[in-house]
Amino acid sequence: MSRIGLLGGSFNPAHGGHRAISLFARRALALDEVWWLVSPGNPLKPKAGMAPLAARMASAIEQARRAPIRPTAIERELGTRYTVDTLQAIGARYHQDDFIWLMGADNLAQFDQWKDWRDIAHIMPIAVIARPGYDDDAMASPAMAWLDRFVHEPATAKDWTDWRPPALVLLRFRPDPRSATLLRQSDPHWHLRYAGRALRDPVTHAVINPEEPF
Ligand SMILES: Nc1ncnc2c1ncn2[C@@H]1O[C@H](COP(=O)(O)OP(=O)(O)OP(=O)(O)O)[C@@H](O)[C@H]1O
Ligand SMILES: O=C(O)c1ccc[n+]([C@@H]2O[C@H](COP(=O)([O-])O)[C@@H](O)[C@H]2O)c1
Repeated sequence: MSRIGLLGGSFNPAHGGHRAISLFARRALALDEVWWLVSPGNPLKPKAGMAPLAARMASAIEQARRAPIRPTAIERELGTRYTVDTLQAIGARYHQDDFIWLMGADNLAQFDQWKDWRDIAHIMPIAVIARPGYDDDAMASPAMAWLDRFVHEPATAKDWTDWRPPALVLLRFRPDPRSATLLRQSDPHWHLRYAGRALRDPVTHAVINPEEPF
C-alpha cells in the first residue's frame, strides 16, 4: 500500500521545476513516490512542436534520477487521453494504493475546460502547487469557485488519505519560474539529444520505441 502523487504533463521537455515541485509535494504530503504521467498527447495542446513520446520520456527519466519519482507513459497502454479516464483506470489497476492528483496553478486556472473536471475531483484529492504568474488566475478561476468549499488547510496536508473527495489543498512552494516553454525557446532541438533511444517504462515496464508517433 503506497501513497502516490500523480503529476500529469507533456514534459516537452521535463525540467528541474518538475523535479523540485515533486520533491516538495512528496514532503508536504508524505508521499512514498511521485509518478510523472508523460502524456502521449494533451487533448488541449497542439501537436505542432510536441517532441516524440520517447524523447519526452527520456528527458523525464533523466530529470527523475536518484529521486523517488517514476516517469510513465501509462496512458499509452491504458488507451486514455483524458485525465478523468486515466485516473479511473489507474484506480482500478492499482486499487491497493492511495493516489493524489498534483498540478501547478496554471492547470487549475483552466481546469474547468478539462473533460468531466468535477468527476476528476470526485475520484481523488487534488494538490495544487503555486506557480509564478498563475496564482491570481487560478484563485479567480471557474474551477476554484466550485472547489473552494472543498479546500483543506495546508497544515493538514499529510492527512489527505483521510479526506473524502472532492478535496483540495493549495501548497505554497518557493516560486519556481522554470518552464518547458522557456527551455524550448533556448534549445528548440533538445529532443535530438535523445533521438534513436528505446527505453523501458519505469512503472509498466513496456518498451517505448523512438519512432513511436504521439
Ligand atoms: N515551475 C513550476 N511550478 C509549478 N508547477 C509547475 C512548474 N513547472 C511545471 N509545473 C506543473 O507540472 C505539470 C506538468 O507541466 P508541463 O509538462 O506542462 O510543463 P510546463 O513547464 O508547464 O510546460 P509548457 O511551458 O510547455 O506549458 C503541470 O501541472 C504544471 O502546472
Ligand atoms: O482531461 C482533460 O480534458 C485534460 C485537458 C488538458 C490537460 N490534461 C492533462 O493535464 C496534464 C498537464 O498537461 P500539460 O500538457 O499542460 O502539461 C496532463 O496530464 C494532461 O493530460 C487533461
